[in-house]
Amino acid sequence: GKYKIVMVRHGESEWNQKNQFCGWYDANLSEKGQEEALAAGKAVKEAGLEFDVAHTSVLTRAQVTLASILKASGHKEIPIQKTWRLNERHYGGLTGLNKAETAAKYGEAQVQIWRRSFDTPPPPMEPGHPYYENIVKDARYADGPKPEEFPQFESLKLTIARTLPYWNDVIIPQMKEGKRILIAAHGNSLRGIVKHLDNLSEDAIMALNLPTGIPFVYELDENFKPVVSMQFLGD
Ligand SMILES: CC(=O)Oc1ccccc1S(=O)(=O)Nc1cc2c(c(O)c1O)C(=O)c1ccccc1C2=O
Repeated sequence: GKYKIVMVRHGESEWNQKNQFCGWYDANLSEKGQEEALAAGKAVKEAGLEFDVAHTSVLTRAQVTLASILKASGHKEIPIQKTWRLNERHYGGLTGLNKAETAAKYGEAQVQIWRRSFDTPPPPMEPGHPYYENIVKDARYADGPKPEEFPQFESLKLTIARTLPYWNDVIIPQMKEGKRILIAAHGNSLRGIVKHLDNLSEDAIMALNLPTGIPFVYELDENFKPVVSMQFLGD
């Protein structure tokens, strides 16, 4: 196709490992996540992929995954654009809870409702939540979102709604300029891009769990419609 873009979900984080909702908490990659990032870099190198610019979230786990890929694939200094719009979904008051704590606090029935729904949000993260100050006061959000728009929770629908403007207003124009782009982001922000590109239903995108640390390629025609969808490297 006319355009080619590469995307990758960051490697496993220390909180993924403990089945804790991570969201906007800035967890690091686990050992396994670091190995996944290295493997992703090797796959990019073997595929001979080169990039002019990279995009990632303001969260360390995605930024470290990106840096590891760029290093392992022999990229010198290319511009890296960081944006909250590529952040993981904000899990609100569930942030930091694991499976047992979530079920204990809200009951299995509520968990099943949340798992299956596209626009039912989790409870908000309120002042007093263990991670409220840590997240809301973080200087990395100086460039947005504005304080009055800072999310306290997100449904998948809300996550997609704040990711797509970045795709349309920043990524598309750079592809039109001929830039070769790599995006290192999160399961739910990448779901927003994939849902948009492949015109997937709400149920289809909720059923899609992108693997961690395996880059995938889209080739798009002149109207940015996929001619190759989600081609994983190494397949
Ligand atoms: C694999 C795993 O242990 O997932 C966890 C992790 C933490 C809590 C609950 C679980 S679970 O086993 O109930 N599964 C599980 C649970 C959930 C979700 C999900 O995708 C999922 O797989 C959500 O997307 C989700 C989204 C918004 C609010 C709650 C949930 C939720 O409660």
